[in-house]
This record gives sequence, structure tokens and C-alpha cells, in this order.
Amino acid sequence: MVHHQNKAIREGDNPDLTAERVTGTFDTHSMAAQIYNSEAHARRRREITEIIAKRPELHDTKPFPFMTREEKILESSRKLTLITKHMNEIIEPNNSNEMFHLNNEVLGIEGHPMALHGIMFIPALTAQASEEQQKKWLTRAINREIVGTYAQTELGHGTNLQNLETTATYDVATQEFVLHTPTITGLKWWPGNLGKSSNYAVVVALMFIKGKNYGPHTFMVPLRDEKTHQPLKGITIGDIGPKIAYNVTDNGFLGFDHYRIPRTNLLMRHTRVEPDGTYVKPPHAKINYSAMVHVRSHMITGQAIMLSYALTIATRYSSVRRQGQIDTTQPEVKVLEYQTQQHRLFPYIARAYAFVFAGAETVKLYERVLEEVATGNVSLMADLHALTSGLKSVVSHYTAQGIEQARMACGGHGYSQASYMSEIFGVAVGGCTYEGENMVMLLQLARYLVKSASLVKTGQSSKLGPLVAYLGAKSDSTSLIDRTPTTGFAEYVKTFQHIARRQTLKAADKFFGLMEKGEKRPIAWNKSSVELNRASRLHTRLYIVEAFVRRVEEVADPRLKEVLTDLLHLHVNYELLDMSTYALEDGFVSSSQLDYVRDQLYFYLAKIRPNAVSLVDSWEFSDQELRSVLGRRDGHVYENLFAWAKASPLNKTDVLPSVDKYLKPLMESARASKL
Ligand SMILES: CC/C=C\C/C=C\C/C=C\C/C=C\C=C\C(=O)SCCNC(=O)CCNC(=O)[C@H](O)C(C)(C)COP(=O)(O)OP(=O)(O)OC[C@H]1O[C@@H](n2cnc3c(N)ncnc32)[C@H](O)[C@@H]1OP(=O)(O)O
Ligand SMILES: Cc1cc2nc3c(=O)[nH]c(=O)nc-3n(C[C@H](O)[C@H](O)[C@H](O)COP(=O)(O)OP(=O)(O)OC[C@H]3O[C@@H](n4cnc5c(N)ncnc54)[C@H](O)[C@@H]3O)c2cc1C
Repeated sequence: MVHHQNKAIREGDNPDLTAERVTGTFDTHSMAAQIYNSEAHARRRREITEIIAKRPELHDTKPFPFMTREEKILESSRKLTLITKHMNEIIEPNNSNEMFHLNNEVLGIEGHPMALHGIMFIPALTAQASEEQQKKWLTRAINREIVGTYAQTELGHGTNLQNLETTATYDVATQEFVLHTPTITGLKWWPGNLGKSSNYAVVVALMFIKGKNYGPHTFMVPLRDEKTHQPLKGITIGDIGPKIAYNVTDNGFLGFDHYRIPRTNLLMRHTRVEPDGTYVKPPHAKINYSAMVHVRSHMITGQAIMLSYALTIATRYSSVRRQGQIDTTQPEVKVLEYQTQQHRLFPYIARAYAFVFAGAETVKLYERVLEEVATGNVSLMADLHALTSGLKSVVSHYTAQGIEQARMACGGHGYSQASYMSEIFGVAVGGCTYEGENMVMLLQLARYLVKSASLVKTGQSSKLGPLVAYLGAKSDSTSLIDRTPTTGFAEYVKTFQHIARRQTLKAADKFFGLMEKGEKRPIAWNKSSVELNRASRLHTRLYIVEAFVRRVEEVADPRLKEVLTDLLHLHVNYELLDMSTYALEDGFVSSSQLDYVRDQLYFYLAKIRPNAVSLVDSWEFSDQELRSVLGRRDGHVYENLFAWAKASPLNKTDVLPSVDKYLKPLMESARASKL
């Protein structure tokens, strides 16, 4: 048997797809180790996939698009119960990476009844509950004796937490907090799994003690009777209805009617209220925003994975779809031969790799900050907040764009739910909104950038943190791209630094200039905000490029290094063209240099072409995880599209009741009236 570098090759596959895999120049298992950050985890992912493949009870009973929302929730609950019961046979206990993979394989991306339990409820208790509180609730939560969510957003307010309407008023006499929803707009609205699944929530409410508003605080709140699951007295609760996607998750509403909880249900790791109502301040004002930072830090990888789902589907399909000729004397070509198709897909393949590498760095920083904060050191919180705010915005934006490009690259079949593209898009695009609307989060990063710009302008560049140190550096007068014998990545990084620095300083000048002219700070901020967000995007895209460069530098295997270097070339050239307005504005890059960048881009599209399928195969998504007829590993698309269509509920009978009831009589009466 021939051992190929691409480990997805199997006998009997569509030969067009096998031909693509044979041309791969690198070992896809080794690339998976880069993507998943260790050989051990990449191997464990494969093992988990194999275990699941052998357990039919963990497979979907029918394609998700053919299920109603209720059926999907039932099916998801069934599988959730099974994986909870057999967890230790499938994954290592408490390994969150393995858990993430298990969930994606078995439950899928549409959510499940305990999604928020793992993503936010447990992280909130871990970071914000005192040791005593953790003994009481965390172990029970980890054991899934109770199910919880994170209830912050309200019908009227999601972004502006200071103006939430839910109040938690301390009653010194009974040592209780009284939770209350004063208006319709104060109803909690959106929290995942709040509607029907959770019996507890970490609730964010404005805390009032002796008439003073202490701002948003987090409380552990029982919502439903642990035995009957009936809502407790004083609680109004339900599902908010179907959404664009993610409909297995019961996003919910919640209202409180003078609902009492003990004082000790305020999460008290960093902040306290004494029995007499004395308030003990936390070491950092935003320390209780940690569950949001947790998701923002992890969602970078989550988004990269969803982008890669779509790219895997589109790239495989483009290798089996033949349409039209390039040379009219030759047979029809695979659509992947078209330069336009490559230009649509390959830069996004590069972005997906860039995002997953940036995501790995972010999680590392998050874990470091989490440890430091636990010991009272909050010095890196602002840096982490700035970085994750920018990354969640930029990455979710390009992920949604990339998925949509991948869908269009599949032509008509991309529009069928058999492709699964609409669900992938729908789930991913939610990331532009949840955990902070993207514009809002870019403005959070902009605050950090403006402060950094102030340091530069006042001659204090030495105080800049490592993520913004480039703002204090001097620029060359023009870019060195194509002006040195060999243009390396360093020239590109310097060019991106120049662009981000110039835009940051320009936006900050505009803001400070408006204030000098007498505008109040918030007005000046609003009038500069488009320019400020441009700076935030450029800064974040620079960070992503640098993370990509750092990773490629670390890779030892020469075959992997070569293909990752090709991807990085594609990435930097594509990015530079995409932001060329900024580069041309001050003549830092000339139009002849951009011609060079364009030529490089086309060169690397062609160079990557033979590795395209192997690059997507390296993500090692099983068919069960992808849930896409177009993206099947074996490439047998057409016969399976036909089988899928035949299985559609509409095809259970030849004549639909609606035809019997309405269309037949309509046609009959039309015919009769002609007589
Ligand atoms: C593991 C997951 C993997 C994959 C996920 C896959 C699927 C997920 C599927 C579904 C989604 C699941 C869950 C979704 C959950 C949610 O959406 S929860 C709700 C999230 N809500 C938000 O994000 C609200 C956004 N708003 C805010 O965060 C805040 O309101 C704010 C915009 C930051 C402003 O806060 P505030 O009003 O308090 O601000 P100011 O008083 O003006 O202070 C600003 C200063 O505070 C600093 N700051 C703010 N936040 C932080 C922080 N977290 N850490 C450190 N510092 C912070 C900010 O920098 C300002 O500082 P300054 O400039 O020095 O003044
Ligand atoms: C799929 C999904 C899951 C969610 N899960 C949860 C959950 O589990 N728990 C939870 O508590 N919440 C959850 N949410 C809610 C989510 O976090 C909020 O919807 C989100 O933070 C945005 O807030 P908003 O809806 O108030 O948007 P708005 O703030 O109303 O945004 C509307 C527009 O106003 C703009 N805008 C608002 N403020 C500013 C500003 N200061 N400057 C400039 N522009 C501004 C925005 O950019 C946007 O264009 C979820 C939402 C979704 C879609």
C-alpha cells in the first residue's frame, strides 16, 4: 500500500478528489498538530472521532435540515445525556479541548441544552465565586447536577451595561438581595439556554445598597425547582423564539418580581457586601466582566473552525465539480482551476490558518491573566481586554465574509441546505453580535490605542506595552517591499506597522483636535469613531499577521514550513492589497510596488493550488462533524445529493395534502371555467 502525505485518501473515493490529495506535499497529520497546537491533541481528536464513528447511538438520526426545532432539541438532549453518561470512555476528564471536539462531532454547531453551562456559567463561577461559593455550586455544576447560564443582556440594553434595568437591592434587615425587573425592557433577553433548559443563572444586575447604585454585579440565582423544573415563584421565563440559526439553543427571556436571594449569592471572590451593607471594592472595576473575556478569548478559535468548515466544503466540492473549459480543446475543468475560484477561496484558507494561530496565542494570554487575577494581579487585564475586543470583531467579520464567499463558490448547490452552509454562516455571524457588538468592541480597543497614541505624542513611548510598542517607532520614508533584493516578511510587517501607526495617530489627532476646538470628550469621540475603528481594525490585522509570522518561524518540519510560508505570502499580499488605500495615501507604497504585490498574490494562488485540498483536509473534520453533502470526504457528491433530496420530508408521499386540498380544486375550477 502506498503511504501518501495526505491521510484522508481512501480506496473508492471520487478519483478527482484523490488526485488532489496525491499532489499534497506535506503530511496532513503533522499539519493538524500545528492547527490544534500539539501532536497529542491532534491525535486525541482523531481517536475521539473514531470512537464516535463506532457508536451509532451518537450519530444524527436524520439530517438536521429535515428536523423541526423541537425534534432537534429532543435529539440533542438525547445525545447530550449519552455523552454525559459515557464521557469518561470518550474523553479525558475535564479536558476542555477534547470536550469542545466531542460536542462539535456529536451535537454540532447549532447549540445544545447545556451550551452556555460550559461556555459561560462554569467560567463565571470559576473566576468570580469565592472558595466557599465554589464548594457549594461549582462542583454541582461540573457534575451537571444543576444547569446554568449567563443572564446579562436585556430587551432594552445589551451593549450599555451601566444602564441595565434589572436591580438587586440589598435589604439589610433580612440580609437578602431583592431582584426586580421594573419594565418590559428590563426583561433579560437573549441568554442561551435560559428559556427552557437552565435551572440556575449567573445574573447581572445593578446593585443598590442604601439607595446607592454600585453598577453591574453578578449573582447566582435559582430559577427553577430542582425536582420539578417548574419556574420558581417570582420568576417569568421562556424561549425568545426562532433565530437566524443556532436554534437548538433556547435563548430565553427572564423577569423578576421582587425575587429574594440570600446576600451570599452575590459572587464574592473579588467583591463583597458585608451583612451591614458595607461594600468592599474589587481590585479592578471590570473584574466581573471575566465570563465575557473568557468567551471572547476562545471564540477566535471557534470562528476559525467554522470558517474552515465552509472552506473544506467549498474546496473539496470545487475539486469534484467540473464546469466549462479553460482550453477549449480540453475536457471540462474542475472549477478549482479557475483563478477567480482560487482567489475566492485560498486567501480565506490563509486567513483561517492565521486566525487559529492568533486564537492559540489569545487563549495562552487569557490563561495567564486568569491565573494572575486569581492572585490579585490585575495588571494585564486592560491588554487582554483590548486584544480580545479587536480580535473578536475582526475575526468574526472576516469569518462571516469568508463563509459567504465559500457558499457562493459552490454555485447553486451552496444554496441548498445539503451544503450546510446557511447554518454555518448563521451560527458564525452571530459572533459579530454576541460578546459585544463588533463596532462597540472595536471602540473599546480604540480607547487603548488612543491612550497609547497620547504616550507617543508626549514623548513617553518607552511606557508603551509590547502589543503597541510599534506605535512609538520611527517609520522608513517608504516601504521596502520590492526595493530590496529579496522582499521578506519583515518588510510587510513594517508596512502594516506603518499603516496601523499612521491611522492610529491620525484618528487620535482628530479626536484630540476636536476637543481642542471645544467639543466635549464624548462628542469628539463619536465624531472620530469611524476613523478610530479603522485604526482598531488595522492594529488587529497587524497582530494577526505577526502571530502568523511567529508561528511559521517556529515550525521545524521543512515541508510544513514551505507550505505555511506559501500561505503566509498569500496572506500578507492579499491583506496589503485589501488595505492599499491606507498604504497609497501618504505614498508609503507606490502603485508599482502594488503591482509587485499583485503579481506575488497570483504567483502564490498558483503555488498553493496543488496543496489546496490537503490544506483543508488537515483540519481533519469528519463527515459527521461537517454535516455537509457537498463537503463529504469521499467526494461522492451527486449520488448523495440525490439520496438527500429523496429523504426530504416532502418526498414521503407523491401527492401532498396541500395539493389535494387547494391546488387540485384550483386547477379543476380553472379547467371547468374554460369549458
Ligand atoms: C468557549 C467559546 C467558544 C466558542 C463559542 C462558540 C459558540 C458560542 C455561541 C453562542 C454565544 C454564546 C454566548 C454569548 C454570550 C453573550 O453575548 S453574553 C453578553 C455579552 N455582552 C457584551 O459583551 C456587552 C458588551 N459591553 C461591554 O462589555 C461593556 O458594556 C463595555 C462596552 C466594555 C463598556 O463597559 P462599561 O460601561 O462598564 O464601561 P466604562 O465604565 O465606560 O469603562 C470602560 C473602561 O473599562 C475597561 N474595560 C471594559 N471591559 C473590560 C474588561 N473586560 N477588562 C478590563 N477592562 C475593561 C475599558 O477598557 C475602559 O477602560 P479605560 O479606557 O481605561 O477607561
Ligand atoms: C446568538 C446570540 C447569543 C447570545 N447569548 C447571550 C447570552 O448567553 N447571554 C447574554 O446575556 N446575552 C447574549 N446575547 C446578547 C448579546 O450579547 C447582545 O445582543 C450584544 O452584546 C449586542 O448588544 P445589543 O443587542 O444591545 O446591541 P445594540 O447595542 O442595541 O446594537 C445596535 C447597534 O447600535 C450600535 N451601538 C450601540 N452602542 C454603541 C456605542 N456605544 N457606540 C457605537 N455604536 C453603538 C451597535 O454597533 C449596533 O450597530 C446573545 C446574542 C446573540 C445574537
